[in-house]
Amino acid sequence: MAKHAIPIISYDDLVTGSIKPSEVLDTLAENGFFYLSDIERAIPPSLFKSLHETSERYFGLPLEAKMEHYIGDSDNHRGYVPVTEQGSYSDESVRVYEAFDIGYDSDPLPASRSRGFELVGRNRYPTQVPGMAGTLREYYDANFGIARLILQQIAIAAELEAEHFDRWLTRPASQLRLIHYLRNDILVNREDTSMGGHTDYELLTIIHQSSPGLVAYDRASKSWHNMPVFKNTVLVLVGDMLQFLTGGRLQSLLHRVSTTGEERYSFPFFMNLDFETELGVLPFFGHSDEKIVVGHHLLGQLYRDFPYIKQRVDSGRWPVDFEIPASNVFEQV
Ligand SMILES: O=C(O)CCC(=O)C(=O)O
Ligand SMILES: [Fe+2]
Repeated sequence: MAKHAIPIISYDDLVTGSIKPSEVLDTLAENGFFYLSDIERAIPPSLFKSLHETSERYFGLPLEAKMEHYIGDSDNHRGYVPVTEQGSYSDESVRVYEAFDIGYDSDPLPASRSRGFELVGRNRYPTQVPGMAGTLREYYDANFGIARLILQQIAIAAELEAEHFDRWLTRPASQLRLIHYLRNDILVNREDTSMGGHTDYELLTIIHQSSPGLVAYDRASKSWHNMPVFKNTVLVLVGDMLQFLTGGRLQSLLHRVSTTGEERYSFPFFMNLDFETELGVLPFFGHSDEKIVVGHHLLGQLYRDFPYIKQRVDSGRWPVDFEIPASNVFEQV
């Protein structure tokens, strides 16, 4: 692939094996992301359409109706995230987005195995929007399938069995967010962005944006690049846990959302493993004794992003037995 061309991989080529797993790995190593095109077989246009319609109808509800499913009332981090649930990003002093979060739908952990903060359990769906549960389930499952296929490619490229990661996919901390950026003029002439610069905390992220806004940092040229939107195409971004697993061969993509003032929707799906999974660097990428627990990294970052989580941890309601870092070590420029 020519350097500086937009990296694009066809979903059909992934499914048929026409692209080698090592090419998928190399593309991610070189760019930190790729566009996955020809996605119709996994996400039909009708599903994108229902996702948009559902989101418009849901976010159009009165605030009180949305707050019936406030995420801060949930035991497992599912539900509505109001504009006021503002994290601590220095380049995001004014926040203009709201969100709705679902995760992997499963039975809660048995009390004997739960400390309370593992983010496992059932999704919660508002009933005010007909068909919302069905649409979000379908969209979640489609993204999960795509992400699993990409993980299989990475496993094969690392000389492991294709299903290597499946053992840690029993009730993974994989989240789908519907994000609604409100039309605004308050960010105009400010230094703030619509969403502050960050890396994603999981293995990889699959994003469908309704309109441009996502901006990614290119470490090679030390510059920011707008990420265009293409039809029937999603974006695949490297997250922190892939950087860790590959000993830094892949680097998690630093990105932010620029300020347009226009209304915008974005639907990131964050692929992760089971909360308590302890990872080491895969032998293919060299030797290291370092370990990381995927859920500890995730919760350590969500602590910074969600005041309700900070409150639960600080008050001891969530008795975390690991260190909450002051910043994300993967978020290096
Ligand atoms: O709005 C977007 O397109 C990106 C959102 C994002 O980066 C995130 O939620 O982690
Ligand atoms: Fe992100």
